[in-house]
Amino acid sequence: MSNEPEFQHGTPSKTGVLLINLGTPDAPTKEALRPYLREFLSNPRVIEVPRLIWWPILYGFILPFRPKQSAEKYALIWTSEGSPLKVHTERQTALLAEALQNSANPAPMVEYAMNIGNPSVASVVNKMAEAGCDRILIIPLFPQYAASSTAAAMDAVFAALGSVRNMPAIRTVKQYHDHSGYIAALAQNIRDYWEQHGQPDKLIISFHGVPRRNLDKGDPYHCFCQKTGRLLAEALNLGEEQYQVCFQSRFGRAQWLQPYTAETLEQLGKAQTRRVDITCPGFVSDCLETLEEIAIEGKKTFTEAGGKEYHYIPCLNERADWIDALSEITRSNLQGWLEPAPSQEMLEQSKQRALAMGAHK
Ligand SMILES: C=CC1=C(C)c2cc3[nH]c(cc4nc(cc5[nH]c(cc1n2)c(C)c5CCC(=O)O)C(CCC(=O)O)=C4C)c(C)c3C=C
Ligand SMILES: [Fe+2]
Ligand SMILES: [Fe+2]
Repeated sequence: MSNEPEFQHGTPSKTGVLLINLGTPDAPTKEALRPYLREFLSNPRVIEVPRLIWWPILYGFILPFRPKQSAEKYALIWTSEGSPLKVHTERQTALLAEALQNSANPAPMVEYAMNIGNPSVASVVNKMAEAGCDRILIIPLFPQYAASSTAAAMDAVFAALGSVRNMPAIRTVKQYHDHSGYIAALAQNIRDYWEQHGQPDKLIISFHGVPRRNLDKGDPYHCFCQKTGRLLAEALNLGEEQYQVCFQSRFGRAQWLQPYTAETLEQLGKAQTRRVDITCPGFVSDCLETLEEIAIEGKKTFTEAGGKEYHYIPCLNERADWIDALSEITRSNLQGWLEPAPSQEMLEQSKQRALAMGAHK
């Protein structure tokens, strides 16, 4: 790292909090989608197929076609401020910084980074190290741990630290799929929606899928999604017939976690289900996967199969109860790092002692 500050005796510790989300293209165009998809789908945490088999598929069949198809989908959900995922992540970061304002003196530096695209994890980790953060708490914005999302984000942090000489202490939050504040916020979001729009016959709780073989190889993601779904249903007092956990966004031809959301919606439509509501607790921000795949495509699938009414319930986004939960998760993982900073006098004394003992400055 080129601008790393020189070590100074008597410098108080500075704490940083880094939120990491998946990432999104810079624009809803095929030119912006190509490098985004190339970076995403080149990550062995995401695609576990041997490289010799995967490269011809990626470069021969996916990158020539998918950027255009995906760009058309992004264009449907793009806002005047940019990609919804980025807009919500930015706002959540500002709200968390505000919530932590009085937690310590100085208040922690709160930043966000994207694992794919901008701002990159490397650029933000370097910025925090340059600003003097010698302790950084990493919080992936994925409540349910998966190797393809959470571990990939952690890999990016440690890769970035490879070029930092005075490496900060790092703490990581692995998961918060069963955190009481997170579950309560999810439940209240749904109750608020039902108060305004009435209740459905069935609530679909849809999570992003991963290949089925990841579960067989020991990835706990499936179990964490099931637990979030069950806790959410319990908080809403739903009986087993009133909800279903499903998995969306299947990519490629391999078997993914089941039941698939699209197939379930089709079956419910064919069964003439009057009304289905759908919620996506694995995404804390609305994004392509919720606004296009679930809100737009899902509705088409359900109604074309014969279903009557379909409601998509938005993600937690900037809800105050979610920001409170995120702040609670942050504070409990910062324990011991939020102690009052030593006084100027104490710092000066420690510096003078170091100088008297022959320190370099
Ligand atoms: C919530 C956690 C996520 C997991 C787990 C996850 C796994 C996973 N994803 C793909 C392939 C794609 N995902 C894409 C978009 C996307 N994925 C997540 C989250 C998880 N993915 C989010 C939040 C988004 C949306 C980003 C946005 O800009 O709004 C895409 C790109 C879009 C597209 O072309 O369809 C792909 C591709 C795999 C293969 C995978 C696990 C192995
Ligand atoms: Fe994904
Ligand atoms: Fe399981």
